[in-house]
Amino acid sequence: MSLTDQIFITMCKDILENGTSSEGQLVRPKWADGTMAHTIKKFGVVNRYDLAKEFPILTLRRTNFEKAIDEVLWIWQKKSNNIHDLGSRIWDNWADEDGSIGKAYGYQLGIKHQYPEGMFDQVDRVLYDLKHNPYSRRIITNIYVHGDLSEMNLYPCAYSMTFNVTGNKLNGILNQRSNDVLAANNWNVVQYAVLMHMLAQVSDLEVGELLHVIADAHIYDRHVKHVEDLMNREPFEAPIFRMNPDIKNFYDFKVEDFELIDYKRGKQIKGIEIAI
Ligand SMILES: Nc1nc(=O)c2c([nH]1)NC[C@@H]1CN(c3ccc(C(=O)N[C@@H](CCC(=O)O)C(=O)O)cc3)CN21
Ligand SMILES: O=c1ccn([C@H]2C[C@H](O)[C@@H](COP(=O)(O)O)O2)c(=O)[nH]1
Repeated sequence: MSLTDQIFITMCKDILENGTSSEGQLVRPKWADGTMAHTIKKFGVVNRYDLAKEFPILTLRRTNFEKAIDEVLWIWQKKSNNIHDLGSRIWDNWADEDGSIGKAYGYQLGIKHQYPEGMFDQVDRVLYDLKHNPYSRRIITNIYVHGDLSEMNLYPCAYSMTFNVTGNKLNGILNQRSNDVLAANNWNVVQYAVLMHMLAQVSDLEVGELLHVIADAHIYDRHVKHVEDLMNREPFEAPIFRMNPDIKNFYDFKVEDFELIDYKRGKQIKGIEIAI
């Protein structure tokens, strides 16, 4: 079985057996029918993926690799906050009539800031540092900007990356304040694993580890039965990840430049509801 499936099953078991339920508390998210969307959660989940060993995609069910990559490119490469630039409908519920999700995600990564070397946005600053000061301990992005929260339709969940080069390996820490384990845990891991592969390739580095630090890792009440189904499945070996080796400019990557060879996985679960 893949290490990623093991990590996922261990995390879900821990949440279901040792987690805390929000029943009886006032919670923000709702189901589409207006019912409060309660969760069972664990505080402080840390998962470690060695990207040099395995591409961390779940085999228990399919993670939509193409749509996940499309979203991470929307945020990190297009630096867009408009759903019209996104190839899926996953953000429709949080967009306004013009398609904007407010000053979140891509908007924040695209804002230019003054540094001693000149003006950079957060992504270009990372690219610059990985080339010019790879051993810096200051290579961090952060999109949880308090001054702009009032203009975000949903506060950023995966809000910060810390990059750290050790030898010739690029490691990263993804900080996430809140994670919907069924819908987006592996989705977010796949996205940031791909981002690490992209950044390593254009910076002449090898991929190392991705640490996923989650403050509130939760399973929604209407997802428990699906998670139990997944935990009882037989996982497969991880697929092989391939990326177009000719691309040396971060902004040239397209969804088609990434592929999975031999992605075996369990059957998809139909009709997963998303709390709004
Ligand atoms: N409650 C909640 N959970 C989330 O994961 C989430 C939000 N809200 N709000 C904003 C974004 C939108 N994200 C989403 C939304 C939907 C899917 C989703 O429908 N996933 C399907 C697969 C999609 C497909 O194959 O097309 C799934 O089966 O998990 C994934 C991420 C992540 N975020
Ligand atoms: O990339 C993402 C975006 C969103 N989520 C989930 C985590 C929560 O279930 C909701 C957001 O609700 P809050 O009340 O603002 O925490 O969206 C995710 O897992 N990954």
